[in-house]
Amino acid sequence: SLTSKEPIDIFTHAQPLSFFLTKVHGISSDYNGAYTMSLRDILSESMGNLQESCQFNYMFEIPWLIQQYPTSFRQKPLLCVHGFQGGQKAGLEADARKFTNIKFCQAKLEMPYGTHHTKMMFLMYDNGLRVVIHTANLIERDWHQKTQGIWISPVFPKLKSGPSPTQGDSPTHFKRDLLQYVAAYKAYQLKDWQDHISRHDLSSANVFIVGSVPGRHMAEKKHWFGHMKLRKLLNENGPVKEQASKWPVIGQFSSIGSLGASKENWLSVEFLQSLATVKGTSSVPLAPVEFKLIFPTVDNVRTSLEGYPAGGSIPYSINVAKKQPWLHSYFHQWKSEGRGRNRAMPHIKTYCRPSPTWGEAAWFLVTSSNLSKAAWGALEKKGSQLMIRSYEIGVLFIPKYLVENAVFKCSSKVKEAGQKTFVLPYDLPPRAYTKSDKPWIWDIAHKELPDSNGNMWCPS
Ligand SMILES: O=C(O)c1c[nH]c2c(Br)cccc2c1=O
Repeated sequence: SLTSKEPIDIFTHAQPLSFFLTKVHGISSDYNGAYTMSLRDILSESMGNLQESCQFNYMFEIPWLIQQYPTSFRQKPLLCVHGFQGGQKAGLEADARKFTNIKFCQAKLEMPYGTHHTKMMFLMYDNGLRVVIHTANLIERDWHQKTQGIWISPVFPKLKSGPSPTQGDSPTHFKRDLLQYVAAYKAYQLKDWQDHISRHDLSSANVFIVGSVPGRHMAEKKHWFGHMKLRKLLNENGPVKEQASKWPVIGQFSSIGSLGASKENWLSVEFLQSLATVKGTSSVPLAPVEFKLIFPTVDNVRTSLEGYPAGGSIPYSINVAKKQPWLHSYFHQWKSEGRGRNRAMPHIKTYCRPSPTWGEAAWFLVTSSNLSKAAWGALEKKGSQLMIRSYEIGVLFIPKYLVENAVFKCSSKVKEAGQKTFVLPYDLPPRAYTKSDKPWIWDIAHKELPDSNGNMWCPS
C-alpha cells in the first residue's frame, strides 16, 4: 500500500504500468494520491537530480513552467520544442527573453493545418535519462482542473559502451522508435538529445511508441507512424482473433476533425480497421466491431469544475460538427466516478480494447492524438501512402510486456485497484448520450443555463 506522498513513492507504487493522471484541484484528496502526479511532482528532486531537460509541447507559459521546476533546477538548460511560426513564435521567444537557460526548436510544419501536438519531456539526471509522454500543455490551466494522462519511464542508465542506436533497446523497440521519431524533425537543436538517447540503456522500457510526423509516408514508412503504426503493432502483438475479435473498441478524445460525409470515408473503415486489428490479421474485422466514442456533452462541460470555460480546450467547431451528424450516434458521456473526475473535463486522449464484460482490456493507448485525420493520418493513392499533418506521440500498453496475463485486469475504481490492475481514467461501461444530450461544440453560445460558476457562454 502507499505510504508517503513523495512523488518517487507514488511513482514506485504505480510500477510497472507507470500510468498516471494529473492531480486535480477541488476534488477529494482520496483521488489525488495513488496514480496521480502534478508537474511539480514530475520535476521534483525526489525523482532525480536534474542536469538539463527538453520539453516538447503545443502551448507554453514560460514563467509558469519555470516555476514548476524546483528552485535549484530553474537555471538548468531547457530546450522547448514547439510548432509556432510568425507572431506566435516571436511571442514565445519574447516570454523567454529573461531566461538565458532556455533555447527553442521550431518543428517544421510543411503540411497545411498541421500542429505540433506532441507532449513529451526528456529529463537528464546525473544518474541517467527519464522520458515522460503525456497530454497536457505547459500552461497552468491544463494542470489545474482537467483529466490529463501521463506515462513516466524508469531512469535509463548510461551505456558503458559509447553511443549506439541499437544497443540498449527494449523488446518493444522503444529506443529505435524514439530515435526514429526525434530524427524526423531534422532539427540541429535536437542533435544533442539524439546523442543523449543513443548513449543510454532503454532496455527496461515496456511500452511501444505510437508517433505521428507530418508528411506523405510511403512503402515501409507507411507503418512507422499514425494509425498504420498502431495497425502494425496490433498485428504483431495484439490479442488473438479467437479472444478479442468480438470485443468493442473505445476512443476517447477532446477534439474532433473533419471525418467526411459518412463513417465509411475514414472512421469505420480505415481507422477502425487499425484499432480492431488482432494478431496475425489486419484485414477487415471479421465480425463488425462495436466502436464507442467518449466525448463530453454540453452538460458535462456546464457542470464541470471549470464550468463553460473548460470548453475552451475542447475545440470542436460547429462548422465541422454540422458536416458529420452521423458521428454523434457513436458518442458517450464523460464519466469518471472511479477516479473522482466526473467534473474534471478530459484533455487526455486514450484508445483501448476492453472486454464485453468491461473488466479486462487487450491493450490501452494514451496519446496526444485526437479523433482527426491530421493526427492519425489518412491513406492516399489506393492505400499506398499515409498522409499525416501533425506531430503527435503516445504509448501503447500491451499486457504480455507488463503483466503475466494475456489481458489487463482493468477498472477506474482506484480505491480497489490491485498492483497489476490497469487503472483507467474513466468508468466502464461507457454511458451513452441521453436523447437530450448534445456534444460540446465550442462556438455555440449558451445563454439559458448558467455553469457551475454561475456564468453563461458567449463565444464571439
Ligand atoms: O494540443 C492541444 O492540447 C490543443 C490543441 N489545440 C487547441 C485549440 Br485550437 C484550442 C484550445 C485548446 C487546444 C489544445 O489544448
